[in-house]
Amino acid sequence: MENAATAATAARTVPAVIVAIDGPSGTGKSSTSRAVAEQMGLSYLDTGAQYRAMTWWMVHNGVDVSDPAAVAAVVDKPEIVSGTDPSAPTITVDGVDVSGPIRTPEVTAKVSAVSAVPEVRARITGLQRALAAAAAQGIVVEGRDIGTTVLPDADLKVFLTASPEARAARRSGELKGADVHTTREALIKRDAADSTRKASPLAKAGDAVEVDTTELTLLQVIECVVTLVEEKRAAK
Ligand SMILES: Nc1ncnc2c1ncn2[C@@H]1O[C@H](COP(=O)(O)OP(=O)(O)O)[C@@H](O)[C@H]1O
Ligand SMILES: Nc1ccn([C@@H]2O[C@H](COP(=O)(O)OP(=O)(O)O)[C@@H](O)[C@H]2O)c(=O)n1
Repeated sequence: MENAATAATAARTVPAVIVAIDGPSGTGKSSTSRAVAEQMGLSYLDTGAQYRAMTWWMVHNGVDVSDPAAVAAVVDKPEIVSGTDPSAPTITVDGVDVSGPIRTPEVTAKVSAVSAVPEVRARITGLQRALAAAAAQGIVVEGRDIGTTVLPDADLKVFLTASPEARAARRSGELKGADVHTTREALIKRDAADSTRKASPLAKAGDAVEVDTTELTLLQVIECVVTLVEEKRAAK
């Protein structure tokens, strides 16, 4: 009992810290954010998974994702729930585990169109802010517009970059030998769509720390972000 009470007191004395990590695909956002959250006892939210879950639901229900009005009309229907434990993140739609289906090439090819619809962004941004507000110890939230729009008052903002070649090599490694050239072209196309949309595009916040991960190992990137979070915590 005494240990539990001491731990609870210690936990209460560490100020909650909100960390926003943005950047294009394959820069290391998910791996870095998860590891930093685990090491520092923070919650973790993969916002790309939420946009993918919305897209999966649209595809599953035969919604024409190239028609923004059709997408906007049904945006409130799916119940999207994210589990924020970094050691076992979860994502469900209407109670169904969609962690596998949201990673199919079909969903990946359609997610930029769905995430460009302002009504989709408004709904998902609301979910994200509620999860961040509920995280007692703080949270690492990763995506495309976290530092600019979702959590503009975050304690720390990091913008990860890497060359298209490095990003494509990492992604095709994951997709069990998918052709690097095709993966590179698909990444560049998605970056362009995400960066040029009107509603909350992929962008570096003015006060974000930019980290080019091209020549860094994942461990080096994690270490760098942990140090930045520790500095912010110490200054609180
Ligand atoms: N600095 C790095 N060096 C080498 N591989 C990396 C690095 N960062 C991430 N990876 C690997 O690249 C892949 C994509 O990383 P991920 O974290 O999913 O990126 P993102 O969330 O930005 O799309 C993963 O397989 C991951 O292990
Ligand atoms: N905050 C966010 C996060 C993702 N997204 C959208 O969701 C898509 C998938 O994000 P993701 O993080 O899963 O992508 P990957 O890095 O896994 O390739 C992106 O290409 C964006 O279209 C967004 O619009 N805003």
